This record gives sequence, structure tokens and C-alpha cells, in this order.
Amino acid sequence: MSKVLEIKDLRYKKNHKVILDKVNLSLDNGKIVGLLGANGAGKTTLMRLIVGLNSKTSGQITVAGVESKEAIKSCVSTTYSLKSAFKDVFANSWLERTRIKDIVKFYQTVYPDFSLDKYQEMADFLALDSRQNLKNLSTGETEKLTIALTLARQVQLYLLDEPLNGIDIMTRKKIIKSIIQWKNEEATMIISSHYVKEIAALLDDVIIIKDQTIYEVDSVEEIQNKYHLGVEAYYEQVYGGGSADE
Ligand SMILES: Nc1ncnc2c1ncn2[C@@H]1O[C@H](COP(=O)(O)OP(=O)(O)OP(=O)(O)O)[C@@H](O)[C@H]1O
Repeated sequence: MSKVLEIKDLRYKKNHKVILDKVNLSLDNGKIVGLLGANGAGKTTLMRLIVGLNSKTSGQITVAGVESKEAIKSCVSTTYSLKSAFKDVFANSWLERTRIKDIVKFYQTVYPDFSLDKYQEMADFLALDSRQNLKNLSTGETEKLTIALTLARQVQLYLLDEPLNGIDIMTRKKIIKSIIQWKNEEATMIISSHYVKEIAALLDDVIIIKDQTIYEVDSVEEIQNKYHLGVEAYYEQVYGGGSADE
């Protein structure tokens, strides 16, 4: 099986503080991978480092065999692209008039790998109205739009950072269903989430971040075989028996 992501001896320091250190990771194609860790463990930082939004202090990151930031951007689809656009919605009065359909057009222009058909199927499933103005979207609608746009790109690696945050249970179920339904089989997807129990059934592999580094990378099957525990119970055990998320 070919590797979609290889990380060697990654270190990241910010303002003299070590955020991540000695991170080594190798992921196969075609997997759904849970990225778990307590608040502040470094999940978002790791995702931003992979896609080049943060600059590593040292180490090596290779995605689908390429290393340069530009090349990596073209084979990774992330939930950050739209989230940064949303921040601008409130800072930029022109963007206040932007509708969902304008953002979809923007994605089509910027990303040659964007599939309008795939987006449309997901938008219909998630009940997104293309005429809606971005500034009026609720948290859940914003998250649904983010997922549909991110998954509509045809790439080898998807990074979904907290796609279920602030979302009601019915919408969380819909988002999880769309992840299962619309992920390309050959692509790998990394999902960070505190809803461990809800995403557990989706996952092939699990990465746990603790103490500034990767504490464990294992398949769900190996966790079951080695520790006789489900993902959620094992994760809580790693964090000392209590819930890492509350
Ligand atoms: N600009 C910065 N300067 C200094 N420290 C930072 C900066 N950005 C993030 N950090 C620190 O890096 C650590 C990792 O943060 P990160 O956002 O990656 O964690 P996380 O696992 O995604 O957390 P959460 O689950 O709460 O979203 C935290 O201790 C955070 O305070």
C-alpha cells in the first residue's frame, strides 16, 4: 500500500514554547483516521503544519510523495480554506453580500479538482440552499457547507478539523453519513474531533496526541486486539482514566 503522508522528526516551536516534538507518522492511502487529543494537545497545529499554514521548526513532511508547500496544497483539501474566508466575511463588507453559490463558483475557479456534481449531491443531501447569504448561516449550516466544499475536491488527503463542533445530534449524524458516502476510496481522511464515540465507527486508524507528540498510532482493530478496548475507552485510558474532552 502506498503512503499518502509521511512525517519525520517534526518539531514545532512557537514563542519559545515547544508545541509538537519528535512527531513521526506514516499513513496509507484509503483510510479514515481519527486525530484525538485533549484541548491544546496540538491537533490543529499538526493539521496546519501538514498543509503548510504553519511553518515547521524542523523535520520533514511529505504528502503523496511531494514536499513543497505549493505541491502539497494541490493534493490536500482542508476545512481551513473556507473557515478563513468566513472570518473575512465579517471583516470585509464586499463579502457580506456573498452567497453560497458565489463561494461554490470561487472554489470551481480556484481548485481545478473541484467537482460541481459531487458538491451538488452533498449540498442536496445536507439541505444547503445556494441562495443563502454566508453571513446569515448558522453554525451547523456553516459546518455543512465547509464539509461539502472540502469533500467536493478530488484529492489524496482530506483534513477535517473538528467538523462536528457546535452541531446538533441530527446534523452530526448527517455529516458523518456524508463523510462515509462521499469519501473517495483511495483517499485518506484525517478527522480531529472530541466526539470520539460518534466518529469511532467511521475510523480505520487512530492517532493520539499527548505530551507534545504522537503517543500512539494504531488501527482500531489493533487497539481492540492489544487492549481489548474500543476507541473511546482506550483514549480515556491514555488520558489517565478521565475524559480528555470535558
Ligand atoms: N500562536 C501561538 N502562540 C503560542 N502558542 C500557541 C499558538 N497557537 C497555538 N498555541 C498553543 O499550541 C498548543 C496546541 O494548540 P492546538 O490548537 O493545536 O490544540 P488542539 O489539540 O487543536 O486543541 P483543541 O482541541 O482545544 O482545539 C496549545 O497549547 C496552544 O495554546
